[in-house]
Amino acid sequence: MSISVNNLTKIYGSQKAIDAINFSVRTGEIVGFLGPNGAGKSTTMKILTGYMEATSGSAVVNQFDVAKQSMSARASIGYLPEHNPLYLDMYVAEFLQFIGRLYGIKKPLLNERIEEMIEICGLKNERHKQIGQLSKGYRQRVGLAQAFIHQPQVLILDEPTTGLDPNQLVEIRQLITTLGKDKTVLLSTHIMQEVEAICSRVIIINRGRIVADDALQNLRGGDTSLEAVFRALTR
Ligand SMILES: Nc1ncnc2c1ncn2[C@@H]1O[C@H](COP(=O)(O)OP(=O)(O)OP(=O)(O)O)[C@@H](O)[C@H]1O
Repeated sequence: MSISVNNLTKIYGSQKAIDAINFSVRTGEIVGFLGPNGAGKSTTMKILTGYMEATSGSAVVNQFDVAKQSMSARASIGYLPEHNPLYLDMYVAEFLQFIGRLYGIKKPLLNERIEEMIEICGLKNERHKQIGQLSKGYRQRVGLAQAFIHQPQVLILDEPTTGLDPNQLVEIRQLITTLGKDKTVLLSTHIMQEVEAICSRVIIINRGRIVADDALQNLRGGDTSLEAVFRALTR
C-alpha cells in the first residue's frame, strides 16, 4: 500500500471535519477523492502531507507514519495544495531551484531536475518570467513541477484544475497522467469528467465520512453517471 488511512479524525474547535475515516491506495493507482464543499478533502490531504496534525487516528504514506516520521513521509510525497502558494516575485527557474534545495537535492542533479521539469511541464517560454506574471494554468504547471521536482512516489493533488479554461484543463490533465505514470496519485476535484478521464478508483467523502470507495466502473454501473451517484450519496 502507498497510502493507508486508519480511523483518521480531525476536530476544529467544535467541528468534526473528518470522522474516523479509513481508506487505502495501492501503488500505481490514480484515485479521485470527491466530495461536496466542506466535506473534508483538503483536511485529509493536509494531514497526509504533514501540513496538519490529526486529532486522532493515523496515516501511513510509503510506509512512513505521517506524524511520527514526518520528514521521511514528506520527502516521498509531492503535494499541490488547493491554493497553490507560489512566491509571486520569484522567477520560475529560481522557484524550482529554491524548492529543490529544500528537498536537499544537490547540484548538478538539481539543475538536471529543473530542466526536466521545465520541459515536461511546458514551461520553456515562461522560465524567465516571475510567477506573478503567469496565467493560472501556467501557475498550476509550476505547482506541479515543484510537487514533482524530488521524484516522489506519491502525488497528492488538491483540486489541480480548478479555474482553468477548457484547453488548459485538458493539458493539465495530460500532464498529471504523464507525471503520475508508475506513481500513486490521490487527486481531489469537483469535475466528474476529470475523474472519468484519469482515475481508476473513486473515494467519495461527505460530511467527514467515507460514503463510497470503489472502482470507477463499479460505482457507475449500467447507465448511471458518476454525477448521479455523487448526488445520491452526498445530499
Ligand atoms: N482551519 C480551520 N479551522 C476551522 N474549520 C476548518 C478549518 N479548515 C477547514 N475547516 C472546516 O472543516 C470542514 C472541512 O473543510 P475542508 O477544507 O477539508 O473541505 P473540502 O472538502 O476540502 O472542501 P472544498 O471542496 O470546499 O475545498 C469545513 O466545514 C471547513 O469549514
